[in-house]
Amino acid sequence: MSQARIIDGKAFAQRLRDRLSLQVAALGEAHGLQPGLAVVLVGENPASQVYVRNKGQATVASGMRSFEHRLPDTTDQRTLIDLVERLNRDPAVNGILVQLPLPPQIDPAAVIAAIDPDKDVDGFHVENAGRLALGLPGLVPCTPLGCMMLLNDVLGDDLSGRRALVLGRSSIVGKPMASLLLAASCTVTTAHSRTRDLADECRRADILVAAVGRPEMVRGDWIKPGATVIDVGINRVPSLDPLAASEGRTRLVGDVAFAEAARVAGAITPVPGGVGPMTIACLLLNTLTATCRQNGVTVPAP
Ligand SMILES: Nc1nc2c(c(=O)[nH]1)N[C@@H](CN(C=O)c1ccc(C(=O)N[C@@H](CCC(=O)O)C(=O)O)cc1)CN2
Ligand SMILES: [Mg+2]
Repeated sequence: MSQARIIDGKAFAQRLRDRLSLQVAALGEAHGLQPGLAVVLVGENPASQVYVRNKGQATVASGMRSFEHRLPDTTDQRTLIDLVERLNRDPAVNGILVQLPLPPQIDPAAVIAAIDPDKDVDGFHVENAGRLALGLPGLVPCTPLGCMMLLNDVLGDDLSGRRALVLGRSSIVGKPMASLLLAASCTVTTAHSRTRDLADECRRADILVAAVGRPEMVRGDWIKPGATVIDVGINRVPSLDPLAASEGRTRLVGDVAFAEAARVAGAITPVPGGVGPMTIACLLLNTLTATCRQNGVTVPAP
């Protein structure tokens, strides 16, 4: 039985970050500009703390300026929006990101709406979401952008006519992913918790993007032989070793049962080391893009 090509998102992301570092240096030399990214974290969610730290380190490593703002768990919405509005006005800040999830007293939609769309490097603002839906230039959410880059690397630039199934309809991944695949002339289906005959829908897909947040939900026999599988899920489940599990140790799995799927797929992203690292690399890409656009400088090709 053949084994799928494992898509090394970590290595791809590192190569992208290396290219971006060169482009950041060139932007400094040619135009005296240094991109700045502000990351705002509210509360002490352990996973969010890791992601925010990684984003700050990646930003500095690329030659950009990093501004970290950590606010207590009890922060109210007005205080957070005041900070966002200050960052909107700060000329040293080209990109603004508010780490999600936010504590329950804060409405994420209200906070995202307060971000200047030109600095919205997460691509979550309605203006950027609308631009993507209409096929207009804007800032594209980092995870779907990273998934598209991996797909183009595996399958080439022409995805036209391929059947793509996106499992999940979140505003952060599922919906923008479907828009990007449609813009690439795929035949796109969006499936979700209410979809009937989900396994059959998946079996028709040449490209399967799983973003439901349900550990190992997609089984090997749901996959069309030779399909390209992109697993966006990051789920912590108990360790396989019962003793370790009893001590609370966990392991990371995707939304796809990897070993089963890898026996059927043509190519597949692992978890960890697949889509996750692309999210941070694409955040840097968006920050460079935003800086160039804000200053009337041609955006370099990634
Ligand atoms: N404002 C935002 N909030 C959140 C986003 C986002 O894009 N913008 N996405 C996720 C979290 N996230 C970035 O913020 C993120 C998640 C995972 C990874 C990653 O590299 N994962 C690794 C494994 C990491 C681990 O061991 O836990 C991998 O998949 O290899 C990067 C970024 C929700 N919030
Ligand atoms: Mg504007």
